[in-house]
Amino acid sequence: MNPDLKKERDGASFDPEKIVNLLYGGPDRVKRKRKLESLALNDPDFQHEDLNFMSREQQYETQLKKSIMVVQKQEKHGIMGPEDSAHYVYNGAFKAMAGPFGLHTSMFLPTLRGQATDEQKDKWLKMAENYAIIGTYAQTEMGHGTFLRGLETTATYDPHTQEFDLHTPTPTGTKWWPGCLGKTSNYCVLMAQLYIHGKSYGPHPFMVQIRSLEDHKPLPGVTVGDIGPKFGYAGNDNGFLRFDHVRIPRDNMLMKYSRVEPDGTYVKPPSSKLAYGTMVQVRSFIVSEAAESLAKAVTIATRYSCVRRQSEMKPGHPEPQVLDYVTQQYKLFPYLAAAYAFMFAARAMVSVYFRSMERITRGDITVLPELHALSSGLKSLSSWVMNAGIEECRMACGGHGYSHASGIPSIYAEHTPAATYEGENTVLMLQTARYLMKSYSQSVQGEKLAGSVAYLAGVQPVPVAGRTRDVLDLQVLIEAYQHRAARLVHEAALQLRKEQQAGKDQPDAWNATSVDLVKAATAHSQYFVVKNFAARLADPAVDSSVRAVLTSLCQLHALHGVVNNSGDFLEDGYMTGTDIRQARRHINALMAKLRPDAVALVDAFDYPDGILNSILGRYDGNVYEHLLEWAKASPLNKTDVHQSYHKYLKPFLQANRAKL
Ligand SMILES: CCC/C=C/C(=O)SCCNC(=O)CCNC(=O)[C@H](O)C(C)(C)COP(=O)([O-])OP(=O)([O-])OC[C@H]1O[C@@H](n2cnc3c(N)ncnc32)[C@H](O)[C@@H]1OP(=O)([O-])[O-]
Ligand SMILES: Cc1cc2nc3c(=O)[nH]c(=O)nc-3n(C[C@H](O)[C@H](O)[C@H](O)COP(=O)(O)OP(=O)(O)OC[C@H]3O[C@@H](n4cnc5c(N)ncnc54)[C@H](O)[C@@H]3O)c2cc1C
Repeated sequence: MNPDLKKERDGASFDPEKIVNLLYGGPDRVKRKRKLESLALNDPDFQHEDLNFMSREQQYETQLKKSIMVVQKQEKHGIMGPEDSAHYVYNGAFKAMAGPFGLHTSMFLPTLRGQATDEQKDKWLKMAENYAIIGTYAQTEMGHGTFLRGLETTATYDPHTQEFDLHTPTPTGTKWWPGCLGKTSNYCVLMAQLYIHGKSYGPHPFMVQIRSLEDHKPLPGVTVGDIGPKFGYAGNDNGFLRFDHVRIPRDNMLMKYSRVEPDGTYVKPPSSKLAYGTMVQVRSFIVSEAAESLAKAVTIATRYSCVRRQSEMKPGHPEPQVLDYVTQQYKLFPYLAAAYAFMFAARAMVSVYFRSMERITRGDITVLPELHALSSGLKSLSSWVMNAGIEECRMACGGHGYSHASGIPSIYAEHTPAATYEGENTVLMLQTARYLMKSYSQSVQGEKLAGSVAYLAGVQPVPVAGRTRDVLDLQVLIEAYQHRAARLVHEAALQLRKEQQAGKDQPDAWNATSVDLVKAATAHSQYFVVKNFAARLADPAVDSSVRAVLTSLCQLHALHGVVNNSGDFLEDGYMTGTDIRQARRHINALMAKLRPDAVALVDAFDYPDGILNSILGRYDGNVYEHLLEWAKASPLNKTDVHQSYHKYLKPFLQANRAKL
């Protein structure tokens, strides 16, 4: 063990195991998590060359082979529920890298479970759950991802044959991006515009076979392939798909909510947005993905910052650990705090999701707008912060952060699209804003608001000038975030009205106000995260040493947000310049307080080395010797003299020498 890391661990004010238990739901679940992770990490079948050293084809093949073994081994070991699978498959076997069955489990199966009738489930679900067929979720097209209602692929009902005719009428209507589509899937859930007797009924889900179950060749009328190399996701065959008048039976429309009768009569769903249900589910879960990815990057950068020594702080003294530079703490600690904040927010989001789904399943769809607004806002906020945070962690590791040996580039490349997939972040924040505007106007009309928007009932009065407040007090901070969110919602609503009064129609007024609307929705989501973090600490079951250190983190998270967005808190005089100055001083004091606990706080995320996959973030801190070992394994180092020397460099050098 590197002595610096040992010293850090010995000096911590709390036992990280207590936080591990808090984060993962108690000792029994932690034991299970570790057992499943190590089962996957120590399985010789899952050992292979570093993916960074492989071509894209090799990565796809490796991940496909692993996906198949994972399915077989899950069955063998009796690993079933989503939590167990997350530990064994997602973190353990795949180290959170995308594999070619990813969309089958994350979207294809959930769509069958959520959108199919019982008869349809009997027909396909068992086959899909047993991997007799592999599917994906084919919605996005080359021309439209965001604007679902603009999808061009058509499903035209023919009452004579009781079939749908699937067709891609234009180049831009080509399905583009669906994961696992290019080479792996033989089925997909297709989102297509439903047409009956010439009338459009909007996007609906259809179950479509695209490849032969005999030889995997595309079925007649189907053109399908891989979209080519991407920023990351090398092991995933994101694909394209076109239909040339392909016919499927009427029963292949997923008809749990809307139906087409044999004669072409359309039966409306209770809400047309129920067809978007899988996206809401995945968005709710992305908050957790964002928190975990950020936590991994912060773990790597924090451990490395304790091992790394650089410069001379005091003349003649040993080089300090770079984490002793306060600027380094200012890069990392706010993201350490954010990772915790989003871990707790993710737990809250998942429980809101399951509670809401319970009611939706019982036929109560009144919870849908709140669920959609909350999941859209939290998905966007968490993935934005994750993106900024991972990049900050990379830079905080200096040059070595840029190497794949750090593990950070892969984390970034693999998770940065969370800001885009499942709904582009700005677009989703505007959906949250839409709900906020609606709720605000209901409140103005005297209706009582409930749930996450209850606070919009009125903007709190600005405190009298000169009032001093303790900005370290979490209740004071929660009230400040609440005030800011309510005010920004209120002002966006006024601005929207003003634009309309100035002669703009609603869509133009909305577009003109959209920067303010995104700001309001972001503030609303940040308020939720801060309030939820503080509420988690109020739980009397939390150990006092844990509460102490997490309270400092919660204060840091909230204060950092105040200082970073100081204009929002100052603009209407709610906070004063003195408050902000104090907030800055408190941040420095909190960082000094957290410094001795930094390593223990990242250890408490409980990522074993096999999952972090990082030389810089190794638990034992033995970075330098392993860096060299890792580099030696690079394919370019297989020979001392690369064959290209003989082909190109040698004649070039010889010719140049001959000229002299
Ligand atoms: C592992 C990674 C794999 C990745 C996979 C993918 O990316 S898969 C591909 C992922 N692709 C994407 O994520 C695509 C992103 N795009 C979309 O989801 C939609 O096109 C949209 C939401 C942007 C607009 O939809 P629109 O034009 O149909 O709607 P509108 O704006 O006209 O609003 C009308 C009303 O509907 C409401 N409402 C809307 N959605 C929902 C919902 N889910 N639930 C409940 N309600 C919802 C809305 O609030 C509004 O209510 P109001 O105010 O009237 O009471
Ligand atoms: C890695 C990855 C995996 C994916 N997997 C799948 C999959 O499995 N299945 C699938 O169907 N799709 C998948 N997608 C597609 C993904 O869902 C879409 O790319 C995403 O929904 C964004 O849509 P878009 O590409 O059309 O972006 P665009 O909407 O074209 O976004 C471009 C810009 O326009 C802005 N913009 C667009 N509309 C508005 C508006 N109304 N108001 C303000 N600004 C706006 C956006 O904010 C953005 O800045 C995947 C994408 C990626 C990157």
